Amino acid sequence: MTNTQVTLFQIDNYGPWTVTPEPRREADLQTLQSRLYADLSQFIGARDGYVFFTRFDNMIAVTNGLDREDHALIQESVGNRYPVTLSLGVATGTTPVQALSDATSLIQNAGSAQDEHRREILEGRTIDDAHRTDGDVQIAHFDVIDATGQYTDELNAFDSFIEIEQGYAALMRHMRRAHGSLSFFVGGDNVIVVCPDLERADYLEAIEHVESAVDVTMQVGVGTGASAHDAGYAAKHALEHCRANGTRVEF
Ligand SMILES: Nc1nc2c(ncn2[C@@H]2O[C@H](COP(=O)(O)OP(=O)(O)OP(=O)(O)O)[C@@H](O)[C@H]2O)c(=O)[nH]1
Repeated sequence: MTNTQVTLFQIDNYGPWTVTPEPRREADLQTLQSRLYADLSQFIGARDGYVFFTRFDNMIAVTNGLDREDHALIQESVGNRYPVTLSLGVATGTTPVQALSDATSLIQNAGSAQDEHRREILEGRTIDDAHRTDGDVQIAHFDVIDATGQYTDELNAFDSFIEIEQGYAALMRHMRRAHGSLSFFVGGDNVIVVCPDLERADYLEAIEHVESAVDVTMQVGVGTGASAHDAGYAAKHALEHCRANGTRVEF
């Protein structure tokens, strides 16, 4: 059974900061957000985790393999280098949604996202090394079949983007409702989904659902491992098998 460790990163009191003492230049906010995401991705990725930008003011990570000290170090380093601070909640669960819900509650219980007195919360538990297994994380890497021929080389860049986003929206809702999974758009035509133990039939059904809902055709490679990197890397290889074999789902 999977045992996904999920960390929620929430920028403390960010809304008020963006307009104090006056609204800040949008390009500066975009630069701050993308640099913060890049920093988290480098730190977490070097420890075999994945972080997703999500809404930027709230970023979600799969952190199997990172302990409490790792979390404290990211938090301290961001606090030293950015004009904003981060609160962190970390929890584990057999479904990613359950783990994220628990991680979120830890932060919510400590105060509002816009409470100036709630700063640098670090709450929750991580999985001991002794309890980690190769089945802890399941990752499904979806992509749109022939996005280049169907969209990129045919439509203007914005209309292509709308098609891809429609596929993402249909997939994320289905995977959330039917399977307690968390889906993240990661660029191009790619969506990475953090899943519990799912089977081939579940993935086929998801692909069929997206196709009938929004007429976007996807394929998926699935991997499991002790960390997000291990699972995600296996998923990428499986996706290459889909491309080579013309199949929709490969493990
Ligand atoms: N984040 C991420 N993006 C990728 C990855 N592979 C491809 N992409 C993005 O997806 C875009 C489309 O590439 P492909 O998916 O290979 O192209 P395609 O035309 O859909 O071809 P097939 O997937 O073989 O059907 C690229 O321009 C990249 O932006 C990946 O592993 N991770």
